[in-house]
Parts: sequence; C-alpha cells; structure tokens
Amino acid sequence: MTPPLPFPPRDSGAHKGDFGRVLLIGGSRGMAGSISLSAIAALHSGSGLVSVAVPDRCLETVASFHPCLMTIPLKDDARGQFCSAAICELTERIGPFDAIGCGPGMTVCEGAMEIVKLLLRQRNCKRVLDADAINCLAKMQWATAPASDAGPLVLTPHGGELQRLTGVNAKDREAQVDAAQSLAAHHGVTIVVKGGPTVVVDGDRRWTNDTGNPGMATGGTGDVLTGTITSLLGQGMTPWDAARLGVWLHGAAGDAAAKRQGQTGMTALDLLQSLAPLTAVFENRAI
Ligand SMILES: NC(=O)C1=CN([C@@H]2O[C@H](COP(=O)(O)OP(=O)(O)OC[C@H]3O[C@@H](n4cnc5c(N)ncnc54)[C@H](OP(=O)(O)O)[C@@H]3O)[C@@H](O)[C@H]2O)[C@@H](O)CC1
Ligand SMILES: Nc1ncnc2c1ncn2[C@@H]1O[C@H](COP(=O)(O)OP(=O)(O)O)[C@@H](O)[C@H]1O
Ligand SMILES: [Mg+2]
Repeated sequence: MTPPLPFPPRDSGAHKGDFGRVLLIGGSRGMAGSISLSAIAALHSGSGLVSVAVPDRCLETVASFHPCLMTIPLKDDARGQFCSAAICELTERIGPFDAIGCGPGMTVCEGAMEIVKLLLRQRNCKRVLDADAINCLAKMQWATAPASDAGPLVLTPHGGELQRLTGVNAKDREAQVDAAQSLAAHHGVTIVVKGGPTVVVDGDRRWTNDTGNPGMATGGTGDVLTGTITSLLGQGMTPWDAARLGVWLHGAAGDAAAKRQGQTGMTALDLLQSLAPLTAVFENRAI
C-alpha cells in the first residue's frame, strides 16, 4: 500500500502554526457528532490547531468530545440550527484560518445557506464543502450558475448529494463521474466522487483510489474524510494533492479498522482512531 504522494514534512524545529490552523463549520442539534468527527479527524491528520464553529447550543457537546478542539459558538435558532445572524460572527472570525471545512450535520437551514454563500466568496481560502453544504449548493443551483473560478475548493459528495447537485442519477456511477468532472472544470474546483472506489476529478485529471472497503458504508465516515482533507489543505497541500492523499489515507484507515473490527462491526469512530497510527507507519517511508 503506497500513498499517491508523500505526507507533508515535519521539520524538527517546527511549531503548531506550521501545520495549519483549520476551521470546521457545521453541526446542529441532533447532529453534533458529524462535525466533531471532522474536527477530530483534522487533529489526527496532522493539523496544528483545530477550531469548530457550531450552533451555540451544540458547543458543550462538541467540546466534550475532545479537549484539543477549540470551539466557536454561532447564533442558532429554536431548532438548534444556524440562523442567518450566524454569519456576522463568522465573517469576523474566519480570517486567520489556513483551511475551512463546512457542511457535516449543518442542515440546509437559512443560516447554512448564508454560510455557504460566504464561503464561496472567500476565493483565497482553501475550503472543503461536504454533506449539507453541498445540499445548499444544490438548493442555490450552483451547478448551472455561470462558470466561475471558485478558487481552492474541494467538494466531497456521495452519490445522493451528487444527484441533487447535478441531476445525474446515483445509480449511474460513470455518468456521475463524468458530470462531476465537467462541473469541476466549469467552476475550477476539485471533486471527490465518494464510493467504492472513490474517484477524484478536477478540470482535466481523474484519479481512482485503491484503498477502502464496504465496511466504510456507515454513518460518519464521510464526515471523517472532510476533516482529513481540510487538514491536508491547511498543511499547505493543493486541492488536487490534499484530496487524493486524504482519500487514500481515509480508505487505508478504513482497511485497518476492518482488519481489527470486521467490516460489519466497524464504525466511523473505529476509522477515525485508525488514522493516527497509519500516519506513523508511513511518515518516514521513502515514497
Ligand atoms: N453522527 C452524525 O451526526 C451524522 C450526521 N450525518 C449528517 O447527516 C446529514 C445527511 O447526510 P446523509 O448522507 O446521512 O443523508 P442524505 O444526504 O439524505 O443521503 C443519504 C441518501 O442518499 C442516497 N444515496 C444515493 N447514493 C448514495 C451513496 N453512494 N452514498 C450515500 N447515500 C446515497 C440514499 O437515498 P436512498 O437511495 O436510500 O433513497 C441515501 O439514503 C449530513 O449533514 C451528514 O453530515 C451523517 O454524516 C451521518 C452521521
Ligand atoms: N462500498 C464502499 N467501498 C469503499 N468505500 C465506501 C463504500 N461505501 C462508502 N464508502 C466510503 O465511506 C464514506 C461515506 O461517506 P458519506 O456517505 O458522506 O458518509 P457520512 O455522511 O455518513 O459521513 C465515503 O468516503 C465513501 O467513499
Ligand atoms: Mg456525508
């Protein structure tokens, strides 16, 4: 098993700022676990500092999952979802981050739509849009908007999200990959077409992953991938490189979890806990 490219180097004199300050945005009352999986995955993928922006009433829940996480409360509504006023605070806070991942557990509420529109305007910032952030793109018909250069942006849809975004049926895998590739070219982005196997596309390139297994078809594993790719972007990788190495690492962690727990019994948490030991195996390996 060989990663498609080397891991970012870790010089002996490095400090945590050298490995990226990343922000994960998402969650809602009832889905606080999703964005927490993303944030903890960013820690285990090598980020120096990880913050999580969540609806206010989810803050203590998310903070309780891992002491290394820093948390940012954003205004929420009675349902525990972002309200539109959430972007006032967010706009003031997003400056210092090297990469931002958004979408897991966020719902497509009004505040979520405003946050996705804000992130689309941050063309100089490296971003990952996943899950409900992609569903928000579908709701605003982003796929048929005029061609744009969206900047360093990675989308990580599964078949259902890609169908909502492009209208191409999830059952037609080849057609979905083709549609993703033309959408990637249209907006100048990288798209991770998740599944077994996952295919990463951008305007003119296509790469198929060789790690992973059906044990990963369990809630939360995609949320983990969001954090891993966000982390690698924050460590200085390009969207094309971060997406491929992130997908490979994520699948290899899924294989390690399946080896230990069995495909049937493994959960996203088992995959998450397999990330760090995996990087240990590969970080000094000559590639
Ligand atoms: N612990 C937590 O907090 C968790 C929170 N989560 C959060 O939940 C939110 C909703 O995300 P979601 O993916 O769970 O639901 P959804 O967007 O409805 O898509 C699922 C439907 O799409 C279809 N489908 C077709 N092809 C498919 C494919 N290849 N892979 C997958 N699906 C495929 C298929 O429809 P069907 O064919 O069954 O009609 C399937 O039923 C999101 O914000 C996420 O972050 C989750 O991460 C879980 C853990
Ligand atoms: N049969 C499979 N083989 C390999 N990987 C799979 C398989 N089914 C799902 N996966 C992977 O599991 C993850 C599921 O993502 P997603 O559906 O977004 O999960 P969630 O939203 O619940 O976190 C993706 O990375 C996908 O590639
Ligand atoms: Mg998902």
